[in-house]
Amino acid sequence: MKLSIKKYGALLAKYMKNSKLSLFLLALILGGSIGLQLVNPMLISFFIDGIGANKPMNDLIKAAVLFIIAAFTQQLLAIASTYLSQNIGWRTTNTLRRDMVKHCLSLDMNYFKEHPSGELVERIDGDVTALFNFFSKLFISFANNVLLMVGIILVLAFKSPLIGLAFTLFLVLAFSILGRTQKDAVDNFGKDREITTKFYGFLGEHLDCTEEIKVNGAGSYCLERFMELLRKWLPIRLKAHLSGYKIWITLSGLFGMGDIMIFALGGYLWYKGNITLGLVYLMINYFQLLENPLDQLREQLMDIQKATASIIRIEELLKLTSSIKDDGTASLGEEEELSLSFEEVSFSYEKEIPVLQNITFDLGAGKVLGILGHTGCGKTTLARLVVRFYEPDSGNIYLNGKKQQDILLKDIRKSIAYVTQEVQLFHASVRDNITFFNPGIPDELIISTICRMGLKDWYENLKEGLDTVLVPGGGMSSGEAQLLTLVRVFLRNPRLIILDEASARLDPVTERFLENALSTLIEGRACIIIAHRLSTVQRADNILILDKGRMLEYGQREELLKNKNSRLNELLSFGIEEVLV
Ligand SMILES: Nc1ncnc2c1ncn2[C@@H]1O[C@H](COP(=O)(O)OP(=O)(O)OP(=O)(O)O)[C@@H](O)[C@H]1O
Repeated sequence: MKLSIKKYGALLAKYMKNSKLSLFLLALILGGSIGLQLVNPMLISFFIDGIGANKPMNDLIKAAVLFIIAAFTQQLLAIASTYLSQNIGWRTTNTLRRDMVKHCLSLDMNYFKEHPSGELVERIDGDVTALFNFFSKLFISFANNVLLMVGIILVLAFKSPLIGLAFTLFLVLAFSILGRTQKDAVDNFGKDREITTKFYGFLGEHLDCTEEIKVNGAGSYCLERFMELLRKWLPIRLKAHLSGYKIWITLSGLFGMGDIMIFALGGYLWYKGNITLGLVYLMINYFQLLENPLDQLREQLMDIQKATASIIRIEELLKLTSSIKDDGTASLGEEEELSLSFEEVSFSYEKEIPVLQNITFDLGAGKVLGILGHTGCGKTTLARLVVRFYEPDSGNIYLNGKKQQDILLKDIRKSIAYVTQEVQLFHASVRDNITFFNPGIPDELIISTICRMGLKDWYENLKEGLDTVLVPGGGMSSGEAQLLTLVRVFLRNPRLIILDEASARLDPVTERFLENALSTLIEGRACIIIAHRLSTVQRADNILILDKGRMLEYGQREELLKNKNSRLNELLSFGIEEVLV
């Protein structure tokens, strides 16, 4: 798994362009910190040799004071570098997270069908988090650690070439041994990330279906699959962590051996009178100082490999494009009414399995089209085509006479409201649930719309009014939730409404509220209602009956009612709710 330096550079340049000053400061601070790490032991070495050589007290006190100042400054630099690197890391990864969420939202529905929500969370958060170190200070700190090592060797080689050579040999040996141990760890951590993604995919999918799982008593089966996944995960995780542990043991072993070497060499050279006691101290101190950058470099190499895997996955995701091209330029205007036409439209989700075939109809501005048909005949699919979640395989869809592909996608989505049967509530206040977090809608308008849509009693019982927090999947009856979606739509003020009527039977009072709300809502707007109720069919101007994706009957409702042999009359005589629900 490799990436070119150019790719790393491009990513860093893109996401760090707003952090140039912070990066520059961080590089300075880390450089300063390296200098101090090298200087401090030299001061102590000077102090030790100074005592031995009976240097004036003044010089020794100066060295001691300098040591204290340097140590204090080092702590301040450590705080500043932590602050800066955290800041850079969070800012850049948050920008990347935002870009990924934005990109995912632009993808077509097929993508969401194929990727469970948990997997997306892991992609957007897990992979991006793995890049935190990469962005925060990886390359600067990497360069600094190399510099620190080179600095140590140069200072020692200057004082004694033999000691410089011994340190260099030790580092070469350490890197080659660690490199081998590391490879194992990277492979094992890669496998661990893969199964982690799978686990979160599983979790997200099953949490979404908690109600169905409980109702159908499938809890134990799901738990068994959950345990199976955990059982697979355990050895992989253990292996990954053991290989991390192996690196730690190797490193400790290397430094244990190194310590022996340094003590022996230092003792021998001092005994022979080749070096001073201060230099022996410097050797020992520098050797201990090496452990940190060596360990950090090892970790950083591993971080680069982990980051590489994440960058590749992120790139793959960002490369995906929506099959729905948003390159239209025509506008739908702000005020015009909206009309819709289907012209010989055919569509299939999967090749060779047609879902809609040759659908043709017109929906004039301000008119209501009722769509009827058995389950699975393609009603929802037709609605999805209107809002351009999918593209027809053949035929054309027109809005106000303009081809759908030529119109700006944002205009389509703004002008059309699609109310599905499933009411989704956010864990948020009533206000946010209604406005979709748009702070520009005044409370008075929200409250008056709530009352207008028949939810006055419900609203008056809310303890904290619009600030009351709703919980997804609870706190509202299905009738109330449906009315709430109508409030949402009314406030959006769309020009075409598609309403997939809930097939669940509502009590007569709620049904009457819903009827009234609907009348208010659709007044003056074009409307497609996937009808499940007789009362809805009665308000339609035109009726389209689908059967296995084909048009079984289409025409003006009144004309169809006059025709005794029409399919509509047949449906009505059986009772539409009985036939379609
Ligand atoms: N995302 C999808 N991918 C593949 N096939 C799909 C998808 N959505 C629906 N289908 C299939 O397309 C056909 C039409 O489904 P659609 O949901 O449009 O029917 P419907 O008339 O709305 O049904 P219902 O009244 O039950 O909601 C069905 O055979 C269904 O299995």
